[in-house]
Amino acid sequence: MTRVEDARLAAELGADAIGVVITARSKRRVELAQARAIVAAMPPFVTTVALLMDDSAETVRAVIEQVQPDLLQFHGNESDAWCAQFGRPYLKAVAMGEGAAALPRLRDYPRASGLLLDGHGLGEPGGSGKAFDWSLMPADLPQPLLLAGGLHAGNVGEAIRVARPWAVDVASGIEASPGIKDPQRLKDFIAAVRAVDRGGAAS
Ligand SMILES: O=C(O)c1ccccc1N[C@@H]1O[C@H](COP(=O)(O)O)[C@@H](O)[C@H]1O
Repeated sequence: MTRVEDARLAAELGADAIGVVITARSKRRVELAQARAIVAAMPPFVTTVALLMDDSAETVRAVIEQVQPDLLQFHGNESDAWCAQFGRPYLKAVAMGEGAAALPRLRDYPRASGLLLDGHGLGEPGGSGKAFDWSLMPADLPQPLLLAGGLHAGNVGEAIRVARPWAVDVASGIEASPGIKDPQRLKDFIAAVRAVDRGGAAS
């Protein structure tokens, strides 16, 4: 999210979480003050996430202090120990672009609160709209697994049916342009997820 109004709409429609991108390696990057404004606008029980990618420990500390997100989400080559040093719950994104060869890396983050499997390649930033083979989603890991990469209203039901994730995460699939959410796409996406929750089309 780059705008308070988009984040509010997502919360009103029933999103469980919203994210702000801090890393400079993104076309969706927001300044810390704007990230704080978005996070502060969220009602209780909507989880706020700050996205980082190979940023400095100093930057992460500034995010914790100034943005005050509920969760950190790391997208780069950060190790489990590095992510855990801040004493905050964190999600680790794992690039699934290389397919099954990426699966061993999912075991490298025992301290992560959840793992986000994204469709991009190793070393590439996410938010690129690339999907991966959802059938690779493992069922034997201790943490919740989040599915990301190339999701949109037209495929998220099938993605959930195949991958059975704890949650789904979307960026470009609900946008009018990078960082600007399209209200109709957002509504359609959440409706498609809810249809699966109700045992609808994708069950
Ligand atoms: O969104 C970004 O710009 C971004 C930059 C660097 C790392 C990760 C990023 N986004 C994450 O990627 C997923 C999937 O994006 P998409 O739906 O395929 O466009 C997004 O939800 C973020 O978690």
